[in-house]
Amino acid sequence: MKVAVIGASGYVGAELVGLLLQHDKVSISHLVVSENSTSNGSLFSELHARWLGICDVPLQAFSKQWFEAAVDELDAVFFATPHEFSVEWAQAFIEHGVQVFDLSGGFRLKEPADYPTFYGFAHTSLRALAQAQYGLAEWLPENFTDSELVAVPGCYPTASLLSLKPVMTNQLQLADSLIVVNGISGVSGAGRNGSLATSFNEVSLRPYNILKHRHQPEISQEAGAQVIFNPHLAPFKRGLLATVTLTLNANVTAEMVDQAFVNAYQDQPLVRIKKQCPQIDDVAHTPFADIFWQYDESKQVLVVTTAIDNLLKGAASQAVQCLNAKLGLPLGYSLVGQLTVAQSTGANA
Ligand SMILES: NC(=O)C1=CN([C@@H]2O[C@H](COP(=O)(O)OP(=O)(O)OC[C@H]3O[C@@H](n4cnc5c(N)ncnc54)[C@H](OP(=O)(O)O)[C@@H]3O)[C@@H](O)[C@H]2O)C=CC1
Ligand SMILES: CC(=O)N[C@@H](CCC(=O)OP(=O)(O)O)C(=O)O
Repeated sequence: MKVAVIGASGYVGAELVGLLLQHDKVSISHLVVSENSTSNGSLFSELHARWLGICDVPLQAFSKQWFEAAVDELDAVFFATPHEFSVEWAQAFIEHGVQVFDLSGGFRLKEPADYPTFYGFAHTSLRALAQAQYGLAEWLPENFTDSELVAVPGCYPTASLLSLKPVMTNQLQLADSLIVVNGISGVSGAGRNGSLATSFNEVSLRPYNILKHRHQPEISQEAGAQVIFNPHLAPFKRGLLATVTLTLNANVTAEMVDQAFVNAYQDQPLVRIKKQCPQIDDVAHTPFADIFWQYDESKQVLVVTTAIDNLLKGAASQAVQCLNAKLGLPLGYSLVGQLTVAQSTGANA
């Protein structure tokens, strides 16, 4: 499969390139950056030094001319770009028979009217939006392989939904009761192009975008119930943890809760059921999600915590899982047993 990665100078794009280099069914044809990128012409390994001697390939600038010259040789394209770029270009690739994996939020919400509210722009690619399929890897829809456009889930939604799905699909939640999701992300969640708010000396653990974060409608949509989502930014580079609190139906026992989670994940190699609360250091630089739940049967309160690496399970390695599903390969193909090594790029601890 010949693929291009657009956004290869960014944090997610770099992780994705690293994973695709390890994937023996994939050949990377183009590493692409924005039209006016300061990285245009630089070697991938000059920007992301851990790939020195492994991927010394020049980055190319995206343009209409680049698109016309490259599109017919591609089987798939990965967008690790701003949402607006994905919205503008996905349909054009689809029309040339190129499978699109979009790691931005451009195609995750099914309701176009939510885009102005949560993303700040009106969606202009409604045909593509209508056919996009949500790629939460362990919960793919039966017809997943039909779509030419995969909306790879957001980082907070990935951790939140892995916690919520076993509960919601087994209808264990008390109808209309409050669901609260507290998420904490490291600073690489904000991307490579720094701002004062995400500079090292400025970041202290604090909530942000309360009641208006774009992942609130995404989590609610895929959980099938409205959630309150409280994101927090924390002073570490990588990793994300979501703790979900719900009230369950009066008849739900601890055994029923255990069964729901075990049934969902016992055969999923990239979701690890823990015997104690997960922690970010155990999943950073890995494609795993670590999950743990505690249920107080007397109060019917369930608390579920999931930890992931925001750039991997929250983005790049989940995109590879989606690619594997499309190719009919096991979800963990090329991922399990070949973990990325913490080294020298800016996002690495
Ligand atoms: N960081 C995270 O934890 C996660 C991020 N995501 C999503 O993945 C995407 C990338 O995020 P991240 O890697 O953090 O962001 P970065 O800012 O680190 O990287 C963005 C990349 O997109 C490129 N780019 C910017 N504008 C354009 C354009 N107009 N045309 C083509 N390429 C463009 C940039 O190129 P250059 O700067 O060289 O011009 C860069 O390579 C975003 O949509 C983000 O929401 C998803 C899940 C988790
Ligand atoms: C810490 C931080 O800023 N995180 C980002 C979320 C990560 C991201 O890029 O969002 P997607 O998963 O939707 O692509 C934010 O809150 O906007």
